[in-house]
Parts: sequence; structure tokens; C-alpha cells
Amino acid sequence: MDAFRKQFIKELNPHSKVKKVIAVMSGKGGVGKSFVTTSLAVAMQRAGYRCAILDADITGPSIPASFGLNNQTYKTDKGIHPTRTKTGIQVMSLNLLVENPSDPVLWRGSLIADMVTQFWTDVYWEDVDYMFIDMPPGTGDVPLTIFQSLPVDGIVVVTSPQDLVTMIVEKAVKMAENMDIPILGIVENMSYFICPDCHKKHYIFGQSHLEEICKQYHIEHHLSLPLDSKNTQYIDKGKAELMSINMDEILSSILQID
Ligand SMILES: Nc1ncnc2c1ncn2[C@@H]1O[C@H](COP(=O)(O)OP(=O)(O)OP(=O)(O)O)[C@@H](O)[C@H]1O
Repeated sequence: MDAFRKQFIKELNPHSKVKKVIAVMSGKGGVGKSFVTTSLAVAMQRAGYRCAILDADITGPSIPASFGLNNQTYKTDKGIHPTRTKTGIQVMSLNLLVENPSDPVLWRGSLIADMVTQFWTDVYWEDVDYMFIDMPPGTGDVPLTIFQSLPVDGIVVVTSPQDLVTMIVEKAVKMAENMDIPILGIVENMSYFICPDCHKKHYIFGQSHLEEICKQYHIEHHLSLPLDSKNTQYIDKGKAELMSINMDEILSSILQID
């Protein structure tokens, strides 16, 4: 990281240990960024690494529900302890701190960015190999502040196959480039659907533009994920850790960070 960027980075809680930080971002909402964050953390934890999820999607925090987590945080002299999932993934989210998770968060951007920064400075993250940040959607003020405040080692961009999204994903890729943070891969979510009756692949949102984008921006790793109702059900029931999605293409890129 260059000296200019370093001066804005906030100090991690001195009791915490976090080796690598991966931000999962999308150019716009509704592409399944939280789903991909969850899938990456589950797959990486299954591969034997100690993982954490920092839920920075403050206005739509869906990570705790996908693991069936309720308010189980507590505070000691080391800081606020994150909640652990059944397989031991450490999770911190605003929804674990508020009394009523369905209350809307009516905060200005600066307050949201402050909250996320506090998840870095005040939470006690215990021996984390890979922390995944579920970023707020888009390329606006809040994601920008988070990228400037936290030492992100790499970015995974999530997209969906509509034509319109191509332009928006380019915005996300360019934002990463401008900040000089490497793009570890692009995940095209809901890329296709396999019909359970005829077993044919259907491209319900249209043809993919993933390869063109990756070629244009020299991004080596990309992955297309199907829309699979079995996985929606696992998430809805709070059993994300039972999903089996092959994320190897992106995991291998993450594992290459020095
Ligand atoms: N590939 C997929 N297969 C099955 N279900 C999916 C898939 N991607 C997302 N979903 C489901 O769709 C719903 C919305 O996904 P998610 O919460 O990740 O996205 P979002 O909040 O709308 O978008 P984002 O996180 O990009 O702002 C969730 O119930 C999730 O489980």
C-alpha cells in the first residue's frame, strides 16, 4: 500500500488479528452481493481458513439472518465480540446490535461510514485469516470512505448478466483501479438457471458480458453462478453453511495475495 493511502487507514483494534481483507462490492444493489459474500466466507472457512464477515451494508444488513444469528454480541475490555456462526465464522453487523432488526436505518452517509469504521477499530476480531466485507451497494460516498479507511487487500466485484449492468460494473472496476486495489475476480450472479425438468440451461437475464469485461480490464478470474432455489432456501432458513457452491476460481485468486 502506498504512503498516501496509508495515512487515511484507521488502526485495527490492538487486540484483533486480521491477516487479509477482501471487499465484496457491486456497482448497484440487487445483484446478490450479500449472497456472494456469504458463499465466499463459507467456502473459505470450509477450506480450513479462519474467516470473518464485516457487514458494511448497513441499510440492508442481511448477513446475520442468512446464518440464523441473533443478537449475541457482548463487550469485554478487548472490545465488542462478534457473533460466531455454527462453523466459527465471526460476524459483525448492525443487525446484531439493534433491538429491532426490521427498523430502517435513517442515517446520513457519514454516520454509516463511521459505524463501519468502528467495526474495524472497536470490534475484537480473533485470529482472522480472511475478513470479507459486504460493502454497501454502488460506488458512492459511503463505499469510497470505507475503501479509504480500511486496509482492503483485494476486491471481488459482483454483477448480474443484464446489459445495463455492464456499464455499472465498469464503474466498480474503474473505482477499484483508481484506488489502486487489485480486483481478485468478478462473479456474475444469477447467470443462468438449470431447469429441474428438462435440465437445460436458461439465460433468463440475457446473455453474459462477463468475458468481454474481464478481457477489457485484464481480470483473470471470473465465475458464473446459477440461480438455484435450493440455495435461496438455505439462506432464508438461516442455514447458509449447508450450501455447496463451487467458489474455487475466486478462492484461488484470494489465496494468491501475498
Ligand atoms: N445465485 C443465487 N441463487 C439463489 N438465490 C440467490 C442467488 N443470489 C441471490 N439469491 C437470493 O436472492 C436474495 C437477495 O440476495 P442478496 O441479499 O444477496 O442480494 P441483495 O441484497 O438484493 O443485493 P446486494 O447484496 O447486491 O445489495 C436472497 O434471498 C438470496 O438468498
